[in-house]
Amino acid sequence: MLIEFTKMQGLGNDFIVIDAVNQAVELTPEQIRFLADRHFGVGCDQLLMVEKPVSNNADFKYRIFNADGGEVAQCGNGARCFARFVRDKKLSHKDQIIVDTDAGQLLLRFDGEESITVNMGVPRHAPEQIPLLMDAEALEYSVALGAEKIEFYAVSMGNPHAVIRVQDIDTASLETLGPQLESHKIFPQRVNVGFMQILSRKQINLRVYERGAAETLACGSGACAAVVAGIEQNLLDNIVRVNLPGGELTIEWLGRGHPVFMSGPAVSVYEGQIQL
Ligand SMILES: N[C@@H](CCC[C@H](N)C(=O)O)C(=O)O
Repeated sequence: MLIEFTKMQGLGNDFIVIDAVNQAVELTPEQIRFLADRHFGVGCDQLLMVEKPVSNNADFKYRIFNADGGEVAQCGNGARCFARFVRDKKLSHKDQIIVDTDAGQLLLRFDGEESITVNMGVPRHAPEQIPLLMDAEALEYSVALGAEKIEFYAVSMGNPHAVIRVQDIDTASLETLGPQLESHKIFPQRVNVGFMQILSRKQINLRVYERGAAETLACGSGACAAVVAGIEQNLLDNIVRVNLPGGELTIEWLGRGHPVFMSGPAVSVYEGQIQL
């Protein structure tokens, strides 16, 4: 099977995007792992599929696969790239696009040529919605990782996130704590782990160890989760600039019951074809 794809990136979080509306494509986890491999394949953090919608009011279905081949329900940077892709490929001329995902619908909006805003939906806090094996909802949970006791905030942005507050993201133990918490038994579907340094009420630094992809240069849903954590803990205002290793996002949240809005860029890098 010869597949046409576009290589894209949002703040260095990189994607292989495939038009599965005009190409018949069905990939196995093994094929996805091969495509995502940076040495033997194309290389990406996530592979995104553009499919026909399942709901009457939606324009497309948005499917997301991590580099480890697992399918997941949310990817914020990917959502902006998805919007750029369907516009560049002339699959849609709309300024606002509704996409079906396994976690509900997302609204993607062009703010001009440079920036795209995604309505990322309403964050979910109940442990069973994350899912997190804790008896009661809390603003901070704690867990022992080896000899260390870690405090973290947990939320679902359509995918599970844990957020750890640190003094300095450059010296945070992401390489050891990230994989340990990602696969800890209290997270039955594993978890994305964010390390957040609060700079002021309007600005944070963030690094994310992603489930199924290890550390990426940026994680859009992770940025939303970190800002939600900071607002809930009364440390951040409603509009926050998030500095990630690959660039900046703006996140806006008015509090419980409201959706989170994420704004940032999305870039096409090149077009390719690959034989599978
Ligand atoms: N990079 C993404 C998140 C991709 C999915 C995540 N690794 C998961 O397993 O939930 C983003 O920008 O949100």
